[in-house]
Amino acid sequence: MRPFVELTDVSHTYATGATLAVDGLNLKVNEGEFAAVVGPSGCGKSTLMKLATGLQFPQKGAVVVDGREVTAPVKIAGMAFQAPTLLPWRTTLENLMLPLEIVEPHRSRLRRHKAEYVEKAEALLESVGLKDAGSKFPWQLSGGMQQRSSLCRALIHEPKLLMLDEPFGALDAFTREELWCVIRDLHARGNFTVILVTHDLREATFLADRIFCMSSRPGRIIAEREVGFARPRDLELTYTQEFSAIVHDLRARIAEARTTA
Ligand SMILES: Nc1ncnc2c1ncn2[C@@H]1O[C@H](COP(=O)(O)OP(=O)(O)OP(=O)(O)O)[C@@H](O)[C@H]1O
Repeated sequence: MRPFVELTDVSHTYATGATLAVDGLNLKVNEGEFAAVVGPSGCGKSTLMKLATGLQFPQKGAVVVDGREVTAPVKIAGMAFQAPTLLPWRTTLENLMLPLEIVEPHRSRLRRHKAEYVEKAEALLESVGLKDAGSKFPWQLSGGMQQRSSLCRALIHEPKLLMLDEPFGALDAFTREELWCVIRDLHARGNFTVILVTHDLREATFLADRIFCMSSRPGRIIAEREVGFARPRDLELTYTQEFSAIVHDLRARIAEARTTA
């Protein structure tokens, strides 16, 4: 498997406050893999996401995505965040269409092939259990439904890389587990690499093939662990001893990272 996202000895300082956010950061995620990044609060997880998508550039080291050094915002990436950030004046379907209005080649094709794209958006909504939500406005949907829509919007332009920054953090535990299964199924059906930033160690263990633990700020990877559970994974897995053992191990590593700040 070839590396799809590779950060080599990366350091990044924000100009505001001269904050050294990450230092000596090395990370390699293979094509098609589901990777998770966990670590203490403020350790630079979101900074890692910004560096991997070309929203920030490191002062030192290299960031390579899909074989190319990142020197501009990465167009092959889709993103979803803790807040669903849907535009309230657009219907769900219109929100999904937004990336298509921006990202080429869809942008040039959209007007002439609108029906084809609408069909694709509706199929995507149906695949996440939102068959009739297309005509509704975001404020007519529950938090979980909004986050499902946000995932669909991140995937509508068929990105090769999906970046998820705490996408389920604001949801109740039950809805969150439902959404784990939604993203698990989207990843199984799709053809993309995922990097998920999360505070939830169970979430990381359930979803990921590989988990990276970061140190306290300035963040760097202090542990990397493969999660070998067979796929498709069922939520029952989360009640097994093997699963708990991984969660405990991750918790211990993060506790250690917090105390050795
Ligand atoms: N735009 C910015 N300008 C200045 N400093 C920033 C900026 N963004 C982040 N930082 C600082 O960089 C450090 C790392 O922040 P980052 O958001 O990457 O951490 P995080 O691990 O995602 O945090 P959390 O777990 O709390 O979400 C923090 O000290 C933060 O205050």
